[in-house]
Amino acid sequence: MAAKTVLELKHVNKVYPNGVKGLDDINFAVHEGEFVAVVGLSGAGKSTLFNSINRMIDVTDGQVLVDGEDITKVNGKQLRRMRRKIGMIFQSFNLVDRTTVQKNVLAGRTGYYSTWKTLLGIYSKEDKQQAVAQLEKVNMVKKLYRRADQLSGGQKQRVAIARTLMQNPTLVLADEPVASLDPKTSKGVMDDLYNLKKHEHITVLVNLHSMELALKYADRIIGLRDGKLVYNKPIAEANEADLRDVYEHGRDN
Ligand SMILES: Nc1ncnc2c1ncn2[C@@H]1O[C@H](COP(=O)(O)OP(=O)(O)OP(=O)(O)O)[C@@H](O)[C@H]1O
Repeated sequence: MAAKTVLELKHVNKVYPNGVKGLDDINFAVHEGEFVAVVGLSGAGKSTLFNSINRMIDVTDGQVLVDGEDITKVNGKQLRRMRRKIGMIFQSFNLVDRTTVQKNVLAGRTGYYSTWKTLLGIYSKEDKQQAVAQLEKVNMVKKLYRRADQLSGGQKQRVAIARTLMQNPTLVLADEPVASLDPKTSKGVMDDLYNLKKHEHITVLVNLHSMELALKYADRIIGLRDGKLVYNKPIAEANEADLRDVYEHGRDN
């Protein structure tokens, strides 16, 4: 049986108000449980792509189908419901520094609670148990009551992964997740991200600057250049000459 399509972009264009084409007729599909690396020079359109998928920005035209539903067409409650399916991991971790690991992880459930419960920090016993279970997966349960600002970069990113798991996502978008980490810590975080695919069967799209990491972890590599999709191949077919081409002749930023 063919794997389910979790994400599909059809003729997606994003033209910024200044006329720059952030995305230029992008078409591709990602299947359940795939680990896809998105590569390209600075300015190629990687962030624009990620921001279009979770609707942080509105595309100019085209369809962005998440689990078959077009996220560009929904608003309000429906958009919140769709966003719950999409976990986000950022280069800067986006934790609340002055609060505990436990509270940061529980914040992953925010999309499931009413605003007042979130504001008061009222979480169910089940969710507290869940938080511990997710932290176990990234080997961080010992730091449950530690303040986030006392953690190293790698530990922060692991907590961010646990927070994302609380959402029960089908798709995780990791936007340069290891760009501010040293090589050894990067490997640990990449292993944790890879485990989302391996053990949780979550589809992962990761924007990477390092071609070495892309080749090591990805099932498939997508390459962008000047807002265009110029590369889309399974890792077994990836060859150095094609990949080098992705990095050549980009627009000046
Ligand atoms: N808000 C904006 N207004 C105008 N142009 C923008 C805006 N955001 C991005 N761009 C332009 O769109 C193009 C794609 O940018 P984007 O940030 O998506 O690239 P990127 O591949 O993520 O780069 P980086 O690796 O440096 O983050 C670039 O030419 C950029 O200057």
